[in-house]
Amino acid sequence: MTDLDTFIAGLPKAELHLHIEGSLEPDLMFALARRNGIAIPYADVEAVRAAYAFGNLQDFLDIYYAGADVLRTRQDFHDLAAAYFDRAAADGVVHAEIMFDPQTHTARGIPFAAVIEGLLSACAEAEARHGMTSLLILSFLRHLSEEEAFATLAEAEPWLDRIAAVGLDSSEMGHPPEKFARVFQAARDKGLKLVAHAGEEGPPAYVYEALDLLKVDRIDHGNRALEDKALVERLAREGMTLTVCPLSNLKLCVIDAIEDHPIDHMLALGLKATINSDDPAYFGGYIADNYRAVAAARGLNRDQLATLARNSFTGSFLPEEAVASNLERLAKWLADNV
Ligand code: HPA
Ligand SMILES: [Zn+2]
Repeated sequence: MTDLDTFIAGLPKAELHLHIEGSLEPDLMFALARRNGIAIPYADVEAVRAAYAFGNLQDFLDIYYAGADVLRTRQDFHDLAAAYFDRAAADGVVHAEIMFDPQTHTARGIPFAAVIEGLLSACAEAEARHGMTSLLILSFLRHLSEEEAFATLAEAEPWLDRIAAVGLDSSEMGHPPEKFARVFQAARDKGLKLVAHAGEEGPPAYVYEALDLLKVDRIDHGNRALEDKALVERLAREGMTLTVCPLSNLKLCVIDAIEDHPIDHMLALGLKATINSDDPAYFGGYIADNYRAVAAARGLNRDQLATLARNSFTGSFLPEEAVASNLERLAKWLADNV
């Protein structure tokens, strides 16, 4: 029998909640700053890491948007994503659905084309190097206006056949899903899948809005849904995937201690929870670190870990046949490794 760490790293899994800008490691931040001739307000990598102490989501977002300033060229976006794919492959990820925030870049004068072409070339390379499949999710910044979200969707038009879904991220409180109902409807009319961050800091009402007004296919986070019994029952009944991010929850003070993480309660309540890394460079770990952290803190067994991996495939936006072949691959791997 393999030890639990080896089991977790080898377990075939999909990552469904990953912000590519949040995978910018401090050493790459320095390398890109040097390459692009940009001054950054940190003396060294240790100073960057020391700055990553967050009291809430907004503390993190301020530092995360500042860090993204070193990303300027198509090559930078390629290198960022290539580094993520290498790390993810080592963690047993066979499929990744990657969010990117175009507005963080276009607002600084970076062409949309540079962002997406750099990411797409890294996606193709990940398939060739690691046999890893991937999809892109264009995420709107919810602190910006509906009009700006519509402009971003229009800018994405030439690449819509290479974008799987739209998402909604950034400052949750005060920016309810309702604000984006029309742009989500427009994205749905274009055949895109829909996801939204809801119930990370925001109340259960925001989760209801994501379901009823945005008509999302997945909820990103969803922790605060647990405060509402009827909502939990509905999410379970509808088989709604929740993309849960344990180390993010800890770093952003959604929970006080990893021992308090509700992942096993979510499974026991029949919720289709998955484990993801969110912004791994900022939150202290990639996807296998997230699995390991809750496995240790909550005493998860191999069946629970396998369920989480299974949920990651059935909750993905892959075509049915690809979901089926990933489930088969997982079943075979489990037969050899339990
Ligand atoms: O966890 C998050 N929440 C909201 N917005 C984000 N943008 C990157 N990560 C996050
Ligand atoms: Zn997120």
